[in-house]
Amino acid sequence: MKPVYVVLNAGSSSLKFQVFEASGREDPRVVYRGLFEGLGSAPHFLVKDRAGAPVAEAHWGIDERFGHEEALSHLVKWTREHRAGHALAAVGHRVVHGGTAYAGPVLVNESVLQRLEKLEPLAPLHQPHNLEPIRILHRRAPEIPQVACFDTAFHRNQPEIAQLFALPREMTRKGVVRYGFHGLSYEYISSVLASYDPKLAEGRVVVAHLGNGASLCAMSRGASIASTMGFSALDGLPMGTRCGAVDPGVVFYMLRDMKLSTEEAERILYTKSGLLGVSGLSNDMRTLRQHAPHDPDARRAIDLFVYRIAREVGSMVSALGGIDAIVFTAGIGENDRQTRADVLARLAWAGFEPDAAANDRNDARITQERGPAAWIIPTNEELVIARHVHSVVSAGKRQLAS
Ligand SMILES: Nc1ncnc2c1ncn2[C@@H]1O[C@H](COP(=O)(O)OP(=O)(O)O)[C@@H](O)[C@H]1O
Ligand SMILES: CC(=O)OP(=O)(O)O
Ligand SMILES: [Mg+2]
Repeated sequence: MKPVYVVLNAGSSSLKFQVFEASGREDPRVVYRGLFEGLGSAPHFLVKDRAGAPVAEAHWGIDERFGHEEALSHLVKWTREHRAGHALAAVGHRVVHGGTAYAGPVLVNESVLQRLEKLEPLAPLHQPHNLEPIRILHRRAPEIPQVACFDTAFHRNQPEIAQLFALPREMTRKGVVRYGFHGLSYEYISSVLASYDPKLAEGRVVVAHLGNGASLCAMSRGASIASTMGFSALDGLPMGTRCGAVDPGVVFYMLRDMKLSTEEAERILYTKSGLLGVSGLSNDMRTLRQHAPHDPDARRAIDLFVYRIAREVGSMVSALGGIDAIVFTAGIGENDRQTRADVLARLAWAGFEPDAAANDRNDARITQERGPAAWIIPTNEELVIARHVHSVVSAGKRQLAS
């Protein structure tokens, strides 16, 4: 029986997973990779083997009740049917918020779980879905090591000033600071920069993680020095259903003048805003692209998304003191040519000279030789998690042996 790691990555609209063979000193080797996407709207399940050949697929049509919980049950059933020759050695989880306590991966136990549960209100679209499978497995099979890997960890070494809000010191001391998210994705990108161009790993790079959640990270020599996301996963860019940065005065207006409850206001900012809120149609860029030619609201939602990305890139460039490259990643960044083209057009001031044909072909490099470069780099949060699982589990074994 070959030992395998299962990695779970619950996003706001998706549940991604990969099964890895735990192999000695090399990177864990993928066996299956799959995802549920469109959770809460039109779910779709797809699994591929390591060669990229589809091995399972299912559609559910429009079903708002099919969410993360249903996806997890379906996945458990599927893995039971496909575990021949494999022994589960450990499970790795993406956990969006690690708060001030966790700046690196951690082996989960009861007290870790309790600490992480306290952070649920700071990431209501993610943290509960991240913790639920951990809790279930911890109850049913406590002997299986589980490793939590945090979206916030990669940003914890940012300069202090980048993490500060201009709030009273007592609040800062209580942990009301800018954490930043999508750190597992940024960590992956950082780990492969040199393989695209050695200069990237040494340079000033803005990474644009544009998925259903979206943020930018300013990377200097591969380390995060600033990010658009803050205390919660609401800040920064507009997203599929989240508002991104709004004047906090809007929240008081919602509560005091519109007389919304805290829960109603939270629901609007997390689940009714962003691309969905502005278009009144969908959080999915594919749907908006189809409607944009004849639907001005769909057009406006996309235009605002692009405008905000370009403006925030300006802020990241300022934090970096210049820019050598921009990297596009995640669902929209990897797949939506027009978003990339429109963002780059707005960044002409920084010297970007797009290569339209390369962008249309989804090539890795999508700019001319001159000026700063733009790259498309597919992210792989699950591989970063598998690497962490491997090192945490191996360190545990070494400790037991000594
Ligand atoms: N082929 C595509 N063209 C344009 N946009 C796409 C495409 N595929 C996915 N997307 C966009 O990517 C989003 C999902 O991104 P992803 O990074 O997988 O999300 P999550 O934040 O749930 O992890 C979808 O909601 C959609 O807007
Ligand atoms: C933190 C976050 O927004 O994650 P996702 O993009 O997976 O929703
Ligand atoms: Mg994601």
